Amino acid sequence: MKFFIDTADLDEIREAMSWGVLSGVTTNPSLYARTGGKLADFEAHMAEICRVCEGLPVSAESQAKTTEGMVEDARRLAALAPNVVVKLPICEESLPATHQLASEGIRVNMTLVFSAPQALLAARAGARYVSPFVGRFDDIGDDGLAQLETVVRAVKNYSYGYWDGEGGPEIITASVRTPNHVTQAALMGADIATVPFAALRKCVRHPLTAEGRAKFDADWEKVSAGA
Ligand SMILES: O=P(O)(O)OC[C@H]1O[C@](O)(CO)[C@@H](O)[C@@H]1O
Repeated sequence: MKFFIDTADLDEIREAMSWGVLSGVTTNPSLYARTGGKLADFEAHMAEICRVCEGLPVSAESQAKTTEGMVEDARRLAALAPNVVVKLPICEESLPATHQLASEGIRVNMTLVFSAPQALLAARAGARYVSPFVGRFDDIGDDGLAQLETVVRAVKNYSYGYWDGEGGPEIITASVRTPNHVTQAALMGADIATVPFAALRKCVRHPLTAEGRAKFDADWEKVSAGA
């Protein structure tokens, strides 16, 4: 499984990049809003993320509401850097946009996916990435991981002909909240988990690791004292 970081915060991205584990970045309008960024600076901010993560896919979301607007936005965003992936929400307008963009070699990450039929349609339209959400199902008392499993199993049953050479369409496990979401997504064979920085740090840490380190440190102190 590959790890993407789910944030628009450049400090978080730089730190996670320094760990050497990242394969990409996803952002969305809420994550950009959280940085305090202004509309006028949005494209420059995305270009900067692309520069920091050179060569890794960086998803930047379009807020256009029509097919034509989405295609226009996507072409403009894709021109910012070669590693831009355009994020579009699954809807009637985004399917033809995705189909058109795939024919131009522009990669789409189809977001706000909550069902297998949505995911299958996204893949069929030519999405390079399909992003089923997990945590938001849990938030409403549903089982996000069970929902993810239906998407993974359904999508992986077929090939779609657009991004085969790159191993696409890849499934990005989105709306990840916990290390267990990552574990279960990996066991299901989801290609990618996009993880917020705080959850990524939780994936690094474990109470038994902390306890083990403290014990080793204490024993090493004794060894050093006797030296
Ligand atoms: O439920 P959350 O934590 O807001 O996550 C929303 C998800 O939406 C996305 O935009 C999906 O692509 C990701 O950035 C994020 O994983």
